[in-house]
Amino acid sequence: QRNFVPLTIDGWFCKVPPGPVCWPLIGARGVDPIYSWITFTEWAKRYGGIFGLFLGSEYTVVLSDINLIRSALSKPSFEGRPLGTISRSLFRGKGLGFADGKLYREQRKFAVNTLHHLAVNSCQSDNPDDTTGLHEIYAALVDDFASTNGEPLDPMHFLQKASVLVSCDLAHKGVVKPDDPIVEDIITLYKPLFSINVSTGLLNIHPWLKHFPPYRQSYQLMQKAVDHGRGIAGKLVEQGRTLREKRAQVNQEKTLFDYASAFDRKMLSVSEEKSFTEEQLIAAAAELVMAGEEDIHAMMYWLVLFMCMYPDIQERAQNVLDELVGPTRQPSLRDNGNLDYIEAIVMESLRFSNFVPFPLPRRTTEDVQFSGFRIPKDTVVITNAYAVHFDEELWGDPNVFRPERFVDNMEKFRASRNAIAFGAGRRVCAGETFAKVQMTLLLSTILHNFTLNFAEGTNPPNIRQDIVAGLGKAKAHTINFAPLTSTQETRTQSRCTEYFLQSWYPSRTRFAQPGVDVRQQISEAKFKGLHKEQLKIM
Ligand code: HEM
Repeated sequence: QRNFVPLTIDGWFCKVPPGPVCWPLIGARGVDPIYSWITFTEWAKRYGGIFGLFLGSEYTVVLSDINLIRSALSKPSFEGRPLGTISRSLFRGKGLGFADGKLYREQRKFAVNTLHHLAVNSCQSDNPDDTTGLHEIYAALVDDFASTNGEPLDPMHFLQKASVLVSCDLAHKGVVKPDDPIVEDIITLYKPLFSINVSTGLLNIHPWLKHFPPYRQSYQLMQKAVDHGRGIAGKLVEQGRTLREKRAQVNQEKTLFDYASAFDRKMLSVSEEKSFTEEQLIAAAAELVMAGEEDIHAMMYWLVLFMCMYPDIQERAQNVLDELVGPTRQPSLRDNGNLDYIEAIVMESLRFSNFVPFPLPRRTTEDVQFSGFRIPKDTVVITNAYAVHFDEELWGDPNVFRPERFVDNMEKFRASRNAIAFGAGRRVCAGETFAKVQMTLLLSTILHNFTLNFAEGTNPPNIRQDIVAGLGKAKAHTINFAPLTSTQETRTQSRCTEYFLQSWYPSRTRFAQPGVDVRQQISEAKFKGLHKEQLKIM
């Protein structure tokens, strides 16, 4: 609190950004404990696109203007992460998202290059024998939904499973299979962590609360989750190494390439960079799986809800898939880059759901002169993405769900500099490309096989109120996943059936007898303990 008096006085003379009256230790009063982004948006109207306040004893600057946000976040002096927060103490400065200084800079460069390469590279191969295993994961998702036989369900668990699998595929390729019990472990693991709001949550504003009940228990649970997650990552790293060795022994040509193996190679190379250690590998791998699992499934849930809320948009997306993919195959990595309308739905959903009201907070690493104000070293910097994503001047009709705003006249995807769900500038989300590719393909897979609608008696979400703390998560809903059938004009055959044939039985003509319930055949085969290979020769 040593800065409280001088900064308050500087505030009166407009040397630091203006802002609300603050009190020692407590900071600003009147911040909504759940919907703090709404309070900050109101205050931005009063004090401007940049204002300052104390949150607890932490001096904080809030940016709500897109030009100021883009300009600040691209400066090296804004690239730190806050020092005293819970997240920082939980992750102990290792990994990526909450690391700082030299370790962060070395790791960031490696992470961005590797993750981009992995996301783009995996898009170039679409061979069913390919070790990426992604086609198997999409197949398992359709399998899961189809197994409900059209009964309404809360899709959360299936989406979580798919998200864990795609994230493990990125970090530890080929190691975790859809029926691996570790999938369930990971799903339950990170729940406690994502119940906190890392920008304005009480525990982050007053980290000392972690020593007192009931916060002590939540803190301990979170610490346990991080440690357990790293324990799992350690095992998966080892299993990945064993798998690669085995493949090398049988001369399998394709090397498995994933984050962990790229990191291993980096550790072996002679390098000045000292942060490439086993401990950092495990921390980073655990974080990638955590980020992937949580972010992707939570966003997929919103995507499913929006498809139920806007059936016209759902139908347009299905028509696009009919045209691009057609009824005889499933969407796959080779379609990436052509699914412009689906990508637009993903981007509009990220905006409209207020999924990330505040991208992760930053910290100034030195005294900065910015937009006419002095911002002292170690100031916490929060960007109010909600204010930007619902700014009428930027979007015209921000309260309307309209994916078309992300496509141009030629129906091609059009990025917007006002969309900042992945953050911006120097620490923009390292998994952005991967996340977009995966969400686009997972949504395409679902829409290519099912029509979604709310189950009877289920109300659509109230976007502004139904958001649960932490990431902008949606509340649970019950949804019908109706398999697309031959009764629909453009579809000659049930896509579910197509899917099963394709994934379980590549030379599918042998099974494709009209009127035969292939799903039943396959479940019977599974019941009898037959494997895919045996099915092939049946
Ligand atoms: C819906 C999906 C996702 C959203 C909306 C999202 C959003 C974000 C945001 C807002 C940040 C902070 C950026 C900043 O400080 O400016 C971030 C950081 C990060 N994200 Fe994501 N993310 C998503 C998925 C993923 C996935 C799938 C991965 C990993 C595979 C990932 C890995 C990371 C990492 C490593 C950072 C830390 C970057 C750094 O501090 O340098 N994210 N993400």
